Amino acid sequence: MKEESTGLIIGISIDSTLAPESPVRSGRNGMNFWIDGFKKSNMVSASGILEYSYKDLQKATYNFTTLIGQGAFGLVYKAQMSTGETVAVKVLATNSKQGEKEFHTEVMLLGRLHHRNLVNLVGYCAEKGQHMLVYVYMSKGNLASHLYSEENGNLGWDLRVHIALDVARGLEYLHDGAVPPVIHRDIKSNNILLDQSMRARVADFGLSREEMVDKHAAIRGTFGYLDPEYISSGTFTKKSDVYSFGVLLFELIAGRNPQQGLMEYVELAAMNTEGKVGWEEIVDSKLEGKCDFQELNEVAALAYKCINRAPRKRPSMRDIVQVLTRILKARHQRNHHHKNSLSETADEVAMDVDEAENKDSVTTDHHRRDESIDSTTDMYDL
Ligand SMILES: Nc1ncnc2c1ncn2[C@@H]1O[C@H](COP(=O)(O)OP(=O)(O)OP(=O)(O)O)[C@@H](O)[C@H]1O
Repeated sequence: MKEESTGLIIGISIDSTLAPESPVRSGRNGMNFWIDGFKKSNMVSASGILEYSYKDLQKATYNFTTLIGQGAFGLVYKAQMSTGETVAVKVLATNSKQGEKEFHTEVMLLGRLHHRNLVNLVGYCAEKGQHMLVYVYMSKGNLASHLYSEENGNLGWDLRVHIALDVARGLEYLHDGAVPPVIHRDIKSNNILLDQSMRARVADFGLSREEMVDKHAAIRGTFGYLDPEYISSGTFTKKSDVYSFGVLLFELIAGRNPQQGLMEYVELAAMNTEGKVGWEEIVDSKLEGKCDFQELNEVAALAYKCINRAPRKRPSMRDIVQVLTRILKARHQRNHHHKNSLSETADEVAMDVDEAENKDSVTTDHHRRDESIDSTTDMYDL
């Protein structure tokens, strides 16, 4: 990693919710331990992070030929381990000035963070002058590729709200669950990865640091997502992550890249909406006619609060999780209610038919009854 060692003593993660893809399982006392046939040459550290050998990773990546991505910190490869498990290996750029000790400290810091909505670190390798980080593999890639590439198909509105809640939960854990708290510092659609069932996790803690350690670092982050307050004051806080999350919400709504004028577009729309209703005009054209406007306005109103110029007026990640949960619960209830009312309608139709049958001759009316039943069955499928 590029950053300097923080020299902190490692704590044990307080949330050990682990992914099915992860090779570690949570132990009874909150410590993690390894299961199932990992190689004896691989060492387990106190926080449950596995030390992989260079040879194993070289083999698992077919001599580093399985490239899946590239970021500011280096190249990312897909690796098929001999245990049958698939992981992602990030090979850190060799121009990093970080020494062995600092790298180990960094790994321990990252390794204690475990949550179902984080791309958890599962291992590392420090051999042959190389530093590598091994992560849970996210088979559906990053969110940006789904929002902007035609070949990945369309991300529906319902899924976009679920993704927003997943990300919010990951961030809430970093801000309020991790001890000491962690600020991500680079929330963007490239850093949101999706698993096989399209559940989202927050990735890339390369820029994350404990709040107390790194309050006044040089400006970093990604243009388009950066909190203007951070740019002017140089101080990055949890509320700066909230700002970036607000931008991400607008990106989900509008399907526009924040690095290509998304926020100007949002500010223009906000003049008409006063931040509350009427956000339909910015909706992603791929969602037109397929999106619940009430939900859209609620999510956009939340996003608008997140990007408030005054950090203290922005909600906390905990508040955000609550709002998004409420929106999804209301959706669930509406769907449930809709289904129930459809089945009531179906019952009423059936009763009407019964009554009609009683009046009419049974033999002549069979055909009509079948039609009625078929049409009510269709209603269930709506
Ligand atoms: N755990 C993973 N599973 C699957 N793909 C991954 C994983 N980690 C990274 N990738 C892929 O590699 C790409 C590059 O990741 P990386 O985190 O190095 O950089 P980035 O987040 O895109 O950019 P930056 O480092 O500038 O923030 C990701 O966008 C993603 O497509």
